[in-house]
Amino acid sequence: MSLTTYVPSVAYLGPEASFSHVAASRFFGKEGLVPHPTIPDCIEAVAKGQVAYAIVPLENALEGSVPLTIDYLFHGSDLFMTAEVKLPIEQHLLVHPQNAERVKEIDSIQSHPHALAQCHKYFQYHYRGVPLIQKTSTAEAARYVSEHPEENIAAVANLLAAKTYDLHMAEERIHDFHFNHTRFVVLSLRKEKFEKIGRSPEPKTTLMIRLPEDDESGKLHQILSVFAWRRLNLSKIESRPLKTGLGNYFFIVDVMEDEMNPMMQGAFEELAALDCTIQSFGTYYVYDYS
Ligand SMILES: O=C(O)C(=O)C[C@]1(C(=O)O)C=C[C@@H](O)C=C1
Repeated sequence: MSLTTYVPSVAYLGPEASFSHVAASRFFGKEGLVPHPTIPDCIEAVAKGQVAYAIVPLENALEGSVPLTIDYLFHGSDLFMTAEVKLPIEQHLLVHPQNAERVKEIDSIQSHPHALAQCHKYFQYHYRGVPLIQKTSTAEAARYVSEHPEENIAAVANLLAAKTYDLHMAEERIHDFHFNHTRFVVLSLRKEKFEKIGRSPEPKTTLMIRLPEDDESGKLHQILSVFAWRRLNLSKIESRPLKTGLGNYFFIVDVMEDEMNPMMQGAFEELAALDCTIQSFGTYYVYDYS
């Protein structure tokens, strides 16, 4: 599928100027983007066919997986991943221009929980004890600050949010570690993948693997060897709670190969023979906007 032929409707975590919005416009262009208040709303919109795609954050380099995305995507959705968008993330401390001189006395700092967590050390050293308030997105925090000049509060958000909501840049680049990236995935009801453009690397396939109930010792080792002896390169393996009881997990596995490759098909058969349940979220390419 090519992006040059038509303009699809795409749900993203809004409002305007969130990181999800930046990721969506880098990948799809500025047309057809539809803001939604939460990540579950984005996933629901594509699942119900209200939009053609949703773009949602999946994993951050500093903070790990985005729990809301994992919960709604891996627990009962019938969606597929059609592309991955990798975006560098820079967080800034923003205040209303009327409060620019009172930055040292701010009463609270607001943002998306992942964004707040990315700046934890900065807060510890510069704003110890100042309450951290969670918002649904960084842009929602920026919008709130712009609409409440009477409150001496700050938002953590990106440069586009500073411009969009006319906020004062109190401090630039407050994220604790320099290498800060987030992986976003483009979700669709159909199994498809966006054409390889630019210097995009190999295909990637995301799998959800569940072990059999009578969990014998060495099972995880057996699973890994299914991929290892076929020389199928895993770029990620993560265990997540199945939410059926303490100690029950499933694995999210990213394999750097197309699922139609005969080696992958063989791996699926062998995993099934080991009584594992496998669900594929599809094969897609990674688009790196670093
Ligand atoms: O709040 C936003 O701007 C988002 O798009 C969400 C989100 C996230 O869920 O991790 C995306 C990228 C950054 O890591 C911080 C926040």
